[in-house]
Amino acid sequence: MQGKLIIFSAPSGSGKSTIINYLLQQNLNLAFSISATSRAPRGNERNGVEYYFMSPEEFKTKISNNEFLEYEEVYADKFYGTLKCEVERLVAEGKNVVFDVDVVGGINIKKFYGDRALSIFIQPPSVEVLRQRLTDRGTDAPDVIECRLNKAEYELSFASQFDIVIVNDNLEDAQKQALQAIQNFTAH
Ligand SMILES: Nc1nc2c(ncn2[C@@H]2O[C@H](COP(=O)(O)OP(=O)(O)O)[C@@H](O)[C@H]2O)c(=O)[nH]1
Ligand SMILES: Nc1ncnc2c1ncn2[C@@H]1O[C@H](COP(=O)(O)OP(=O)(O)O)[C@@H](O)[C@H]1O
Repeated sequence: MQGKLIIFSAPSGSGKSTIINYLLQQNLNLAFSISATSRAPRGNERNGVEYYFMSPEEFKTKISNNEFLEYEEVYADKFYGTLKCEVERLVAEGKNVVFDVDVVGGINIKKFYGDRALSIFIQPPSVEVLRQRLTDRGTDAPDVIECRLNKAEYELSFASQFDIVIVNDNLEDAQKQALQAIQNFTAH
């Protein structure tokens, strides 16, 4: 069936993007909901691929115009949000839509769509492993990594509010679990 919503949330560095990229390559009729953000692009990120990048002012204008399904100030002055038109576009294409959102956004989208949505929490084996992965990823300055780790404990406390928790210790196992869960959910 199409028009289902699959939500992934987790502390930064838990492996959401890696798992989502794997799932997008499987034959699941999935499409990624590209969020809007006021953070700067990093590395090879391109506008309209990983995110719609915009200034904080532009973001706030869209908030006033009620263009967001949900949005959060995930880090100080760094806004992230799901545009209603983005979800509508993908559903109209007959896709199942995948979200990579923070824990509060994930819980809100699940509430909004109810049984049409599956919420998945990706849990790191430990905060120390998270620190190592963020350091090895090499995309963020040390102070940015500290800021993300400071938030991780708080985010981990939301895990039980998700439909499924997948511990991302061995990547292949985590990918298989996510694949299986989505196959089951979209089969009926
Ligand atoms: N609420 C909400 N959170 C989002 C959205 N898009 C991304 N995020 C979250 O913002 C956080 C930071 O994302 P990002 O800067 O790409 O860093 P990453 O977590 O290291 O990949 C992550 O928890 C994302 O899941 C969105 O549209 N809404
Ligand atoms: N199971 C795993 N074991 C080791 N490294 C992993 C695992 N899953 C992801 N990684 C690595 O950890 C880093 C963070 O993963 P990423 O998918 O960018 O996380 P997120 O999108 O949740 O911030 C990346 O460099 C990724 O290659």
